Amino acid sequence: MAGAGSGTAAGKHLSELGLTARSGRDPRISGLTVDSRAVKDGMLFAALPGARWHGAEFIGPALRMGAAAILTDAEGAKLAAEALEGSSAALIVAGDPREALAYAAALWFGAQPATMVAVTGTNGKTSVATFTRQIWMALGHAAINIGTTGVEGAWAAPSSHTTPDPITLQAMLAEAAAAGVTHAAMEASSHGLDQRRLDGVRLKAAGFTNLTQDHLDYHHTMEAYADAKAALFTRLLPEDGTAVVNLNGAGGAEMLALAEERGLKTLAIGRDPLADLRITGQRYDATGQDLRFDWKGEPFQLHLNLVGGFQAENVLVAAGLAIAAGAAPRDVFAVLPQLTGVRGRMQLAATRKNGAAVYVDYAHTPDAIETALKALRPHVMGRIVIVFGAGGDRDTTKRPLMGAAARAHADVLYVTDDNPRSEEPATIRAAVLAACPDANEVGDRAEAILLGVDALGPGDALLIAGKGHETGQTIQGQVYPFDDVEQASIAVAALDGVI
Ligand SMILES: CC(=O)N[C@H]1[C@@H](OP(=O)(O)OP(=O)(O)OC[C@H]2O[C@@H](n3ccc(=O)[nH]c3=O)[C@H](O)[C@@H]2O)O[C@H](CO)[C@@H](O)[C@@H]1O[C@H](C)C(=O)N[C@@H](C)C(=O)N[C@H](CCC(=O)O)C(=O)O
Ligand SMILES: Nc1ncnc2c1ncn2[C@@H]1O[C@H](COP(=O)(O)OP(=O)(O)OP(=O)(O)O)[C@@H](O)[C@H]1O
Ligand SMILES: N[C@H](CCC[C@H](N)C(=O)O)C(=O)O
Ligand SMILES: [Mg+2]
Repeated sequence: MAGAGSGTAAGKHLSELGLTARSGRDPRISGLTVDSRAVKDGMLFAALPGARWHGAEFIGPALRMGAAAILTDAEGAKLAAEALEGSSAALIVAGDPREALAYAAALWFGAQPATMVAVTGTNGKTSVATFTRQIWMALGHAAINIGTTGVEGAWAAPSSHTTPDPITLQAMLAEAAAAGVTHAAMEASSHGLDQRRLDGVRLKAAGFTNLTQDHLDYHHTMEAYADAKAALFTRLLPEDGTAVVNLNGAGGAEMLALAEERGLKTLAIGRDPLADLRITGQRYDATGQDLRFDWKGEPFQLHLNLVGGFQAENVLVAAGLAIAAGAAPRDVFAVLPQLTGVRGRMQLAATRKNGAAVYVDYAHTPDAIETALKALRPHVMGRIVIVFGAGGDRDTTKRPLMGAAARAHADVLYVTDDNPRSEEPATIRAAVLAACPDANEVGDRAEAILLGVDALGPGDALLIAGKGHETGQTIQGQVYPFDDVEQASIAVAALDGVI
């Protein structure tokens, strides 16, 4: 959603949105938008500096469409000086217009679910947000999770981003609150944090899973990527909020130290003896695992219907968030055995007649590939086959690292395509293959899956990595229907003669 004008017919004055115009004028505006093409009479147009251009380039068209106020930065005001000359629109020049917009959007829409938490980290955000929502629902609350898989739970809506832009996000939160939702767990992507998309959200607690390489196309350095993630604890979480940190995850100790430095309450998860929720044992079976942990020294043991050792960390971060947001620890632990896996995360998609299992997983970073393959090992007697690829128009430096992770932890490799987007697919595959030259190269993903399934003997397992819940393959701006889970079933049916 690029614009917002509905629901508040009378509009709001700039001053009610925390905005002050240079002229001191305080018009009543009819809505907010970041897209000049969505401007309607009386709206505020936020002209933001973007990756491709500065939104101020579009101030002229926005004024012609009837914008009553322009929010931008000093550079934007300079860029649009000519267009603004003689205009009666109010001009707000903010040091950080994205921050100003996030707070204005929160004030525009008003309501948010009373209990909100956010989770960041390279891998595991969707899993933790979904588990947190499941815990809350099992405890009888009207709860949602917001992220890569859209808005799910007591109220549902699609979403094009993991962390939606502030106007879309605040509109969602207000609608969910109006529908009776009291609890929300959201994913804080590094792009979202950097662009201040969730700055207007009132958080009770924030979670951290891990920090490993991804998105260097956007952040350029791991330091800048880490800083973007740290902002959830150093900027967004209020003073009385709780930081829930997975000490087992890379970067966890540093994140906990930052939270402690700020004097926040903390809840640590991990094998470390100092952890509040301390994992003391895990035993794997075909469909899940037994988990033993201590809560502030008191032992608990339960069964999780989730494959993969790392899922126990995600579950405990979710439990920590629920506790930090007010739930009684014993009540939370009692419902953990009810948790169900997130679609496309270590999902058992099909089983061959010979017993070999086919899993679909969303691993699309070097660490996730390593984690997912290592997690499968204790469940597999024979060889592990992997079908994977790297996305186009994304961090190019992660490609050989993904190849190396697959080579180190799988026995048979098929390198295929995963959303080449605007790039030449063969170039992406070559970058992956540079680190696993013995892998089979099969560009067509359906064919790669068929070959991967065909390679399975008794006791083997196949991991189809990278697309998880996705339902499309994006090639040159076109989205072609594609579903790994469906393709796995088709391949098994074709090879084993069952429909
Ligand atoms: C790099 C990035 O995050 N870009 C997002 C950003 O675009 P931008 O501000 O850079 O836009 P731009 O194209 O340079 O345009 C600048 C400004 O001019 C405006 N404009 C542009 C054209 C026009 O005619 N009129 C006009 O007003 C635009 O609305 C924009 O405000 O703001 C846009 C509007 O909110 C987003 O749609 C866009 O997401 C792009 C499509 C994207 O792919 N983002 C991905 C990388 C992303 O955010 N991913 C993360 C998570 C990934 C993960 O963790 O795995 C996510 O949270 O989803
Ligand atoms: N705690 C974890 N540690 C390491 N890897 C993990 C962890 N949790 C999940 N993964 C891996 O990352 C993949 C993606 O998981 P999930 O969707 O929960 O992460 P995400 O952070 O939401 O990803 P995205 O940034 O794309 O939204 C999983 O399919 C799994 O392979
Ligand atoms: N949120 C991630 C998803 C990547 C999923 C993978 N299938 C790919 O296309 O690289 C991104 O936009 O980088
Ligand atoms: Mg996600």
